[in-house]
Amino acid sequence: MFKVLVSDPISDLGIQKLMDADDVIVDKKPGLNEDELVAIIGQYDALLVRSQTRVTARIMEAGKALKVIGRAGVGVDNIDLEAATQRGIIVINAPDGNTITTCEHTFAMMMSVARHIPQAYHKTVGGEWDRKSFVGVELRGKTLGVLGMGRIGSEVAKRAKAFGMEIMGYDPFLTEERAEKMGIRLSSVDDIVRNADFMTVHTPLTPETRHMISRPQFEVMKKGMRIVNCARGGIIDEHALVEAVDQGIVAGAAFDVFEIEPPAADHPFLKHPKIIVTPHLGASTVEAQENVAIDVSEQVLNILREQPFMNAVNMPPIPADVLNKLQPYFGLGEKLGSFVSQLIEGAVEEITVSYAGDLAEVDTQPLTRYVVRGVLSHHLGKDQVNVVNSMHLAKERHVNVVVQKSHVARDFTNSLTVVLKSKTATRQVTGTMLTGYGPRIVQIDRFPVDVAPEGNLILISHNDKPGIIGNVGTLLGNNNVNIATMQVGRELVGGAAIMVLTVDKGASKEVIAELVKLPDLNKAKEINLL
Ligand SMILES: NC(=O)C1=CN([C@@H]2O[C@H](COP(=O)(O)OP(=O)(O)OC[C@H]3O[C@@H](n4cnc5c(N)ncnc54)[C@H](O)[C@@H]3O)[C@@H](O)[C@H]2O)C=CC1
Ligand SMILES: O=C(O)CCC(=O)C(=O)O
Repeated sequence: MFKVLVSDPISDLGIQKLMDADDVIVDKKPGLNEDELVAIIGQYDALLVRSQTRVTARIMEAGKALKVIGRAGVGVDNIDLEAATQRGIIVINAPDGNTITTCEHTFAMMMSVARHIPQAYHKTVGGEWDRKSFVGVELRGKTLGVLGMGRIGSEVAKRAKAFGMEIMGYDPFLTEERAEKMGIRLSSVDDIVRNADFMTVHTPLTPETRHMISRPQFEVMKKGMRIVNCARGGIIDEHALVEAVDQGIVAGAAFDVFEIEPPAADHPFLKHPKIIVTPHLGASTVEAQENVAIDVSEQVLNILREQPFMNAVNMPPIPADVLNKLQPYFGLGEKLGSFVSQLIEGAVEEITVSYAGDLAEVDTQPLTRYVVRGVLSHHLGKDQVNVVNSMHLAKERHVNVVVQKSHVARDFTNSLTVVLKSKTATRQVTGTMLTGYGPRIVQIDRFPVDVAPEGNLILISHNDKPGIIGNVGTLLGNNNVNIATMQVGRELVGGAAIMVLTVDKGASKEVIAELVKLPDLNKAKEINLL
């Protein structure tokens, strides 16, 4: 008999399948704290949560029989994925079940902010009949900027068209063809900020999306924009937003999510007349809660019964013989994917992974999944992409994955090359495991190098002229950026060259912009492989 603990309020209808199963006992105990969970988790094979329960490493450590954690929803930021993976606990989510509900909440918020519904309601029930203060705007004919064109963003764009809105969309995986098919204008963040009348964000919260809308964006923003966030707190800088509303740049904002939830009682959004809020209600409909609970219950049952399952967000077991051969390359593969995804410009359309030498002799599928994870996680977030779902996510985003093998490696006993293609560019990087040195990047595009794939790197392309290295060193030194290692690669003396620097701490955008102004320096890019 399997025992399943449900530790958050989850729809009864949704978990009916589990409750009806002859081989399962379900205990519903919502609201337990960490200590209480640690005390009882040892007797359970599965744990079902929504977003309230924080599933910590301590809880997993005590969950000796725990095989699966099911998250009835999308974001798994309340579960320590690393700890789950280390303990071989499968984490599954329900990525599709609340898409429409959250999209509809986005419209509820957009229309409320356009027509001042909450503010007008308050006055009316307070006995005031005030029709002058609440003149709104129509959605028809307005431009909506959508940042993040995944499941929810795409549904928002579809429905906004029915309101007669023009749609500008940005997503690192959105190609010109797909945008055209969807009838939206593929745009940059800057385009959207300068031109949209309404803007809504639908990205995960990643290091790249944190504060993607902040002071620099508000400074150039179209005056009178209305902004909605039903994704994750922190994508829009809350303090900068309040300033922008007070300065009249932003006409109104509607937030379902906060950087810290619940927000403190003195949070500036809570008393601002032009900012409306809901307490993370995006997924809170009867239908969505049933859908996500049904999806997650089905997968939990499959896992307990050792049947095929979907939507795992962490690592599945890999056969021991394959694991032994490939394990040393997993980290390298993921880093190479991440490295080249930070170089490419434009939406990635194809990932080619080429294995040469010894590596070509084994089943490299698990390793390819790591490479694809590295490529995708830079934009989708590390907690969303793992080796179970990386190939599926690539397919979903129309990114073609090609694998090539050659039993002969030119300069090394084995090597791994990752090539990314977008409409406008092709970039590649090759890595190997050097005996005694570990993982190394040995080629970037056509330039041979020898770089450890770790930490903060700066990649510079320049002309092979005397004095460049000194200029770069001086500029970084003056800005307190300490260079740990430096590698220069060139094809021909005096021709095009690249320089790869490992720096102790990341250089600011301003420092990178200063580097590009140096004579004979063509491009500089910061690459984060932490
Ligand atoms: N308020 C609520 O209750 C709910 C919130 N959510 C949140 O909504 C967000 C979107 O969810 P889904 O659409 O299901 O996820 P998704 O994974 O289908 O879509 C996210 C999209 O954001 C894109 N993206 C990543 N970095 C970007 C960047 N820098 N600029 C622009 N786009 C970028 C990705 O390429 C991806 O296409 C997630 O944060 C999720 O946790 C989801 C459900 C309910
Ligand atoms: O369970 C909830 O209500 C939170 C939903 C959410 O934010 C998500 O699925 O990412």
